[in-house]
Amino acid sequence: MSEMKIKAARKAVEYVKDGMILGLGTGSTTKFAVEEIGKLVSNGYDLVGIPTSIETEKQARSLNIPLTELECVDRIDLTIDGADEVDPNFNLIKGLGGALLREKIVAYYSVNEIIIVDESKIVNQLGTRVSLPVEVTQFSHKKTKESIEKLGCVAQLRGSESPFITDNGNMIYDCKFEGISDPYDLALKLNSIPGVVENGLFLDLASHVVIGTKNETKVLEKKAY
Ligand SMILES: O=C(CO)[C@H](O)[C@H](O)COP(=O)(O)O
Repeated sequence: MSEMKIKAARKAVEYVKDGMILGLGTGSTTKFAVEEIGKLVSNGYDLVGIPTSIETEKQARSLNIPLTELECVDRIDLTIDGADEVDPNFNLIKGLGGALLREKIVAYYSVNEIIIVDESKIVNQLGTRVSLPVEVTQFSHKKTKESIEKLGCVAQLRGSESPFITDNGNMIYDCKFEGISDPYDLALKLNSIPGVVENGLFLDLASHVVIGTKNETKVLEKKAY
């Protein structure tokens, strides 16, 4: 499995050019990409990163990758990030690693968003392999859960002994739908519930998907319409 992740990460980093501002995603696959970006920096590339989590920030600092904040730049040239599900329209579920809010903000401001996955993440319909992570405020989260469940899922608070708290001080509900037939409609409905901060549906944000398989690394590029 690691081999497939490494292959996908290395292929994505081939898109990094000297002088770029890079969004640095979060997760076990992206970790390999950040490692490769660190090597480019050691080799003299002038790169600046914007991390999507405290975990990635720590890794980037340990590799001496120069960092900045989103407010300090006009655009992000390229973001490399992982995903939990990828559908045939390049729509995604993200957030099993808990960084969905910052990841979505960074993706929104990125000219290109390359998603790196192993083949197990490819699905025909979102919501069939994993639950959908939804970040909610701590305040009145049980009420928020009730409203989320009215949309047709079972919502489970993340964290076994104590709740998982995100880098933004919020909680996450993992919402099990039996497949998501209209992700656009669901994303709108979720984000209109007070207390929902963001949902893990990443719609029309990925420009490329790099899939590591046992035998090859496939690069899919979304065509502009
Ligand atoms: O969305 C994410 C974190 O919020 C991750 O990108 C996603 O969970 C994939 O992680 P991994 O590469 O470890 O499978």
